[in-house]
Amino acid sequence: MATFQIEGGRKLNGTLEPQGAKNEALQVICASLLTSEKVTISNIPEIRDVLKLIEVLSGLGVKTERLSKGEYTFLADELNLDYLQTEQFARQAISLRGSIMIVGPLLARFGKACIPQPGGDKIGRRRLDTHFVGLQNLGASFTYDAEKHFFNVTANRLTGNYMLLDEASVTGTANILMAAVLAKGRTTIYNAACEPYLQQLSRMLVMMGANISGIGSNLLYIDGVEQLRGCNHRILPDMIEVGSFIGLAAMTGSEITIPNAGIDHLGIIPASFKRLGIKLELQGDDIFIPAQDEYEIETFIDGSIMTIADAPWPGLTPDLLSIFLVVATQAKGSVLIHQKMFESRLFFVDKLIDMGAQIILCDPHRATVIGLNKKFQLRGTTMSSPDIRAGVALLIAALSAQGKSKIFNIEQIDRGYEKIDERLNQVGAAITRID
Ligand SMILES: CC(=O)N[C@H]1[C@@H](OP(=O)(O)OP(=O)(O)OC[C@H]2O[C@@H](n3ccc(=O)[nH]c3=O)[C@H](O)[C@@H]2O)O[C@H](CO)[C@@H](O)[C@@H]1O
Ligand SMILES: C=C(OP(=O)(O)O)C(=O)O
Repeated sequence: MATFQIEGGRKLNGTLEPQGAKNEALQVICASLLTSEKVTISNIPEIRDVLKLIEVLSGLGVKTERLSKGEYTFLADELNLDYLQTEQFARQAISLRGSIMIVGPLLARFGKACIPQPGGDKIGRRRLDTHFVGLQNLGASFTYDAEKHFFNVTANRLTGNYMLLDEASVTGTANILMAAVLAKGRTTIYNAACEPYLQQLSRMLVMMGANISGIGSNLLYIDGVEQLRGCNHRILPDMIEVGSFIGLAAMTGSEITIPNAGIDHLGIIPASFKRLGIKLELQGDDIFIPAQDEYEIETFIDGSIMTIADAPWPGLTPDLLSIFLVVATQAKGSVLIHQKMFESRLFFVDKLIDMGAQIILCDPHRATVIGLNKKFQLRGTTMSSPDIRAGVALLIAALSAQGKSKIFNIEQIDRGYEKIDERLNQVGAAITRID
């Protein structure tokens, strides 16, 4: 288990460029399975989850070439589907949530797919009903092997259909969409997730020859085609990393510029930070965060306590709530953080309370934060990273704290943030990685 040792209390200064988006990378790399032609993808973040997914594809026989940092080609002309029956596949696929998105493309192109219950963060129940009910709606037969925890789907030829998803699942929508592009006839997906990375996936599929309309909305129409061709695709900046850097700057009172932040694709993220009183200047596609000695949380118009809550896009992404929570601990004022989507994502607040933060965990979904207004610095401590975003929230807390901290299990952070220690050290942080 690798560890970060952090010397807290330093002000940072400089430029932090966001990496390519993890969750888009996982979708579009899976989409390369839909064609026998070469697909080139750039701005791929070289993080644990993405590299593991590339290993899964290589195991399946996809010819993968790294042209330069973050730029890869994928050629899925000859696949070995027997690999799906191997122990190695089960081990690899289980280690990340994103592997679930090989199912739609494999089913559409080869008529069968299987996947073990995928892993990812331990942040609550992560059901897959939306995925498999959607694929069944396209005519697939589905079985679940409860002993091996394996999901299996088969189909001769998928057929378009109307479906109303039971929830706007991000990876579920991606899977159904990737299956529908090669189905016979028209598929209509209502209550589709429509976050920017799904819009990117849709645009990539259109470039490959798919017929999709309604992109960016929750009502997608897909007219199936016989086959798809290769394409070139560039991944957007990672909005969760952009949000993490904004939180880091505010909490440590640092002056940070985030160049090429993909501002047009951030939705209500900047406005939500502004509601915590954090100053942001949007300069072209760059975000400038000035050094701030204090930031004051707004109240609602009627004077009641602010709530920051997640919701499906264009609502606030759940992946940033841990960052909002940690930043609020040093704000002036109080806020209710309401994590509606996941049920075990707020338990890391215990560690922040140990560090001196004033937080009441009301229930697994809600925490009230009473900001310290930078009157007291948090105290450094020893902790373990429970999931990718809580891990980064704890890293931000440690960087702002007085004294030394240790964070164990930083593999969780490495899942989604590329060389975060090296990049933060370049702007003045003091983080040592101990492998
Ligand atoms: C690899 C990947 O892309 N992972 C992202 C993806 O996961 P993933 O696609 O697994 O997440 P889903 O969108 O399926 O659902 C996330 C959670 O939200 C709940 N839910 C979902 C939709 C809804 O309308 N109501 C509702 O309550 C689900 O029951 C589940 O507990 O989307 C999540 C939600 O943005 C993000 O946290 C993950 O980082
Ligand atoms: C929950 C996340 O990831 P995953 O879905 O891959 O577990 C995340 O990126 O915050």
